[in-house]
Amino acid sequence: MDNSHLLNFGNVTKIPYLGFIALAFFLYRRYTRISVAHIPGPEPESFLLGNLPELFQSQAAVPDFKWQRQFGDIVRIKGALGEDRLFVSDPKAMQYIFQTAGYGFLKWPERTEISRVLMGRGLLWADDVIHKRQRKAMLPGFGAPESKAFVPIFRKVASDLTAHWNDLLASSPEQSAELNVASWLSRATMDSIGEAAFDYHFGALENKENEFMKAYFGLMSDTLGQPSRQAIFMQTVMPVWYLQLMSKYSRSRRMVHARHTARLANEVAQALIDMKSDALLHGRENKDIMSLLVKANASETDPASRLTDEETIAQMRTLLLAGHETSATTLTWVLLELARHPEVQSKLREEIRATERSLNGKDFSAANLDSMPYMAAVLKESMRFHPALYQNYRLAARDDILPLAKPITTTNGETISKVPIGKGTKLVLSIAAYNRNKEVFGEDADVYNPDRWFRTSEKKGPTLGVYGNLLTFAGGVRTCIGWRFALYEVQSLLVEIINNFELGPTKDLGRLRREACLVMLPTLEGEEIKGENLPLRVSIAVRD
Ligand code: HEM
Repeated sequence: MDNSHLLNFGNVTKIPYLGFIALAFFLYRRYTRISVAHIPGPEPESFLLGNLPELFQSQAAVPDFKWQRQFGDIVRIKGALGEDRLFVSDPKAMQYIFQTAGYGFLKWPERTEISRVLMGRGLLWADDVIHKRQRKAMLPGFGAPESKAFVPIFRKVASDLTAHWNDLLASSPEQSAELNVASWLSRATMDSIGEAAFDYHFGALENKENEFMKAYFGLMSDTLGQPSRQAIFMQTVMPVWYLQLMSKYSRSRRMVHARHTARLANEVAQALIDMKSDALLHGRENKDIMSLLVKANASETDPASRLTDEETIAQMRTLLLAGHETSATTLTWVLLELARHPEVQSKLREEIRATERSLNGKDFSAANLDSMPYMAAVLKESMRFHPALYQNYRLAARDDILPLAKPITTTNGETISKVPIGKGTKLVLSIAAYNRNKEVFGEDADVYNPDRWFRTSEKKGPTLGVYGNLLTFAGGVRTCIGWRFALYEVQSLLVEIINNFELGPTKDLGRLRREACLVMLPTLEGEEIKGENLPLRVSIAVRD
């Protein structure tokens, strides 16, 4: 094909006109869109970057609580180049976005690009009809019976962890040591997801130097933690194809780490899928999540509903990351609160030991885990206070109207209980701020107190999440698919740890950071690059 016409002088002179038309179109879209400029909000730090540096460079949820305190549950913040965005924690607006509107709010393209790089085109990347199809294919592995059936696997991993800690303490003075519990939990949940989701033994607890574990450890903080202003700007204003080019060719440390992990994960996922397809062919039934997926996919009669090979691999990578880092992080924050609140820790230990005595030597089953009210209260309170995923990012797929639980006064002095928004408006949904809403969780929502879950008088607000009316597992069509799996996994580990060990604070906790890298990871000031770190004093828990 002759492309010389593209270079001729006549076309070059047209470039300024094309640029002008593009700019005019951009401005037309910007200024004819329904405006949210009258919603009160913080001053932007600059026209170029708006409030984005504070949003993305602060520790997790710090701006969320500040803006919620200053402006309430719906706040106008500025994106790049003067763009208006909304920061939302209002319960009714959240209910509308997560549940009522279905796929009316899609993910930000620049954030789905991050998901694609880390996990491929799987559930966390997909939107709308593709998401619906993928989710249907994935669901068979995540029902209540399937999740309950994994409890023996989780308990085995928990007892492996205990054995490792017992060995370490046996050789420590006074049988007590300072351990980075975040690292141990990350390895334990990697082993759990390996066995339950893939019937595969990663051996992460046995061997920290395991190549796979080395690639995953610190992946989130290294690739997403503390982004530079330049990175924030480029990610916000550049088109997705540019971000795709960067993720493919950039030689930055972050991208090299992400690509290395992706390559390893692809290889392992492909090998596992081959094994599972072979097992299916030879009539061998496995109950792990991927075997259920491969089986359901093979028996899907409508080819348009099937997952492609690329999508199946992406689901495995999604489960690896979404299913391991979130559970580990959640449990890490639970242990921090127990170390800070010895009275809560003792009460929980009493409940666990009373349940254990009633089992006459048998191990905890799913039903036993479900039967401990104080355990449930500690988990709900910890997940309310420290949601592992503290924000979600959505954009309006059409012009829409957000209903509010609490009316607000606009900068024009008008009181409104509905906010019209234009198609394309970007929203930051603050799970962390919603979880501290005083109307829903009580006047003392800023205080860690598991006993709140035994109060009967509290107003609960609109029905939202799947667990305790929290948004920690998100909600609606994008509710965390692994929420039951996660609860049994976290409880299995928590029972074992608190039954056997006493946890206390260390002086390094003074340097603790909540690293904002999609997940809210604990790191230490000055050592962020080393990855997750929660140093706690671990001792043998005395038995009567
Ligand atoms: C306590 C631990 C966990 C928390 C706090 C958590 C939280 C969340 C949240 C907030 C979302 C919505 C994200 C979004 O839409 O951008 C999500 C989605 C997801 N989670 Fe979890 N998760 C946890 C554990 C797990 C586990 C153990 C698995 C798998 C075994 C898992 C797999 C997924 C998947 C595949 C999605 C995407 C669902 C979809 O878009 O349809 N998660 N999770």
